[in-house]
Amino acid sequence: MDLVNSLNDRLLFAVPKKGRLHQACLDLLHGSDIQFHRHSRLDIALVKNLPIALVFLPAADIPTFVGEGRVDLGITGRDQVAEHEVETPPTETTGVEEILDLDFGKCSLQVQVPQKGTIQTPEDLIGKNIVTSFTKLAEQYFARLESKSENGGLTNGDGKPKLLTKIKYVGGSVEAACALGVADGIVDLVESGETMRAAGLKAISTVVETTAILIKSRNPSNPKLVELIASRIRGVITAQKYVLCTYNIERPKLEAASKITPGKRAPTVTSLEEENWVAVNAMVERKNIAVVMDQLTDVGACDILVMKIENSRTG
Ligand SMILES: Nc1ncnc2c1ncn2[C@@H]1O[C@H](COP(=O)(O)OP(=O)(O)OP(=O)(O)O)[C@@H](O)[C@H]1O
Ligand SMILES: O=P(O)(O)OC[C@H]1O[C@H](OP(=O)(O)OP(=O)(O)O)[C@H](O)[C@@H]1O
Repeated sequence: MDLVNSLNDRLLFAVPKKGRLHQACLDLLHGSDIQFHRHSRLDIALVKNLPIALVFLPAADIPTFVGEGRVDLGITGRDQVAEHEVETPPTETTGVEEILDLDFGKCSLQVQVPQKGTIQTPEDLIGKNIVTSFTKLAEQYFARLESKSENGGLTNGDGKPKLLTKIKYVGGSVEAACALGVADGIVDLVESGETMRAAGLKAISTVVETTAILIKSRNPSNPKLVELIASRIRGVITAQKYVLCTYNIERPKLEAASKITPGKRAPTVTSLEEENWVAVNAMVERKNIAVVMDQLTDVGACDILVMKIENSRTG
C-alpha cells in the first residue's frame, strides 16, 4: 500500500502515541466509532469508515504539527500547547485553536523541592538549578518571579530579560533530579502526588493546571468533518460525565426535586397513571449522583433509578 498517496484527501488527526493520554484517546476514538487498524510499528493508520488518517505522535510534538497546519486535528495536554506557545506564539495563520476540553488527563505542573531542605518558597529557587520537561513554561515562570524580586529584572545587552535561574531539560523521570544532585528544584506534573512524595519532594507553587484537549489548526482541510468529529467526541465525553436519573414523585413535591435535578436544559416530566404523581428524567453529573439520590429521598422521591448513558448528542 502506498501510504503517503493514500493520505491525500484525508483529514489528519494526531493522537498521543504513548504515555498517560494514549489509552484514554483510544477509548474516545472507539466511542466515536472511528474505526482503524494500526499495523505494528506504523505511526499512521487509515480510518476505515471516514476519510481520516490517524497520526500517532508524542504528546509534546502535537501542538507543533497542528500549529503549523500540517495536521488538521489533535489531542494533547493543555500544558503541551502552553509550552509550545511560549516558544512559538500563535499568528493569524499559525497556532492551534482549542475545540473541546476532554475531561481526562487532569494534573498540575508544579514547582517542587525536597521535603527536608532549606528551600521553602519559589523565590528561594532564584539563581538555582531547575530541571524540567517544560523548559519554556519554567523560564516564563522564573522570569516573572525574578522581575518582581529585589535583585531580579536584569536584562541582557539586547534588552531581553536575563534569567538568573538555570533551567535544564530532561525528557522523563524528572523527579529523580534533586536526589541525584542535578537540581535544587523541579517543575513537573502532579496528579495523585504519589511520584512526588515517593521522591521525597513537596510542591511549593503551581505553574499551570492542565487537562487533555481537542485542538484544530487555523485552516483545517475539511471543516465539516472537523465539526462531525468534535460533535461525536463531545457526545462521548458527555455520556461519560453524566448519568440519567429517573424517579417518581408527588406533584406538589416536584418543585423541590427539580431544584436538585435541574437537568442539562430542564428535567423531563411525564404524568403517571396514578393521580397527582409524575415521573422525572434528568441528566446528573456522575460525580454528584450519590448526594443527589440522598437529597431526592429527603424531599420524597421514590423509585429512583440511575442509568449509564451509552452515547449522547446534547445542546
Ligand atoms: N500523571 C498524570 N496524570 C494525568 N495526566 C498526565 C499525567 N502525566 C502526564 N499527563 C498528561 O499527559 C501528557 C503527556 O505526558 P506523558 O508523560 O504521558 O507523555 P510522554 O512523555 O509522551 O510519555 P512517557 O512519559 O510514557 O514517555 C502531559 O503533557 C499531561 O498533559
Ligand atoms: O502525581 P502522580 O499521579 O504520581 O503522577 C505524576 C507523574 O506522572 C508523570 O510521569 P509518568 O509516570 O507518565 O512518567 P515520566 O516521568 O517518564 O514522564 C509526571 O511526569 C509525574 O512524574
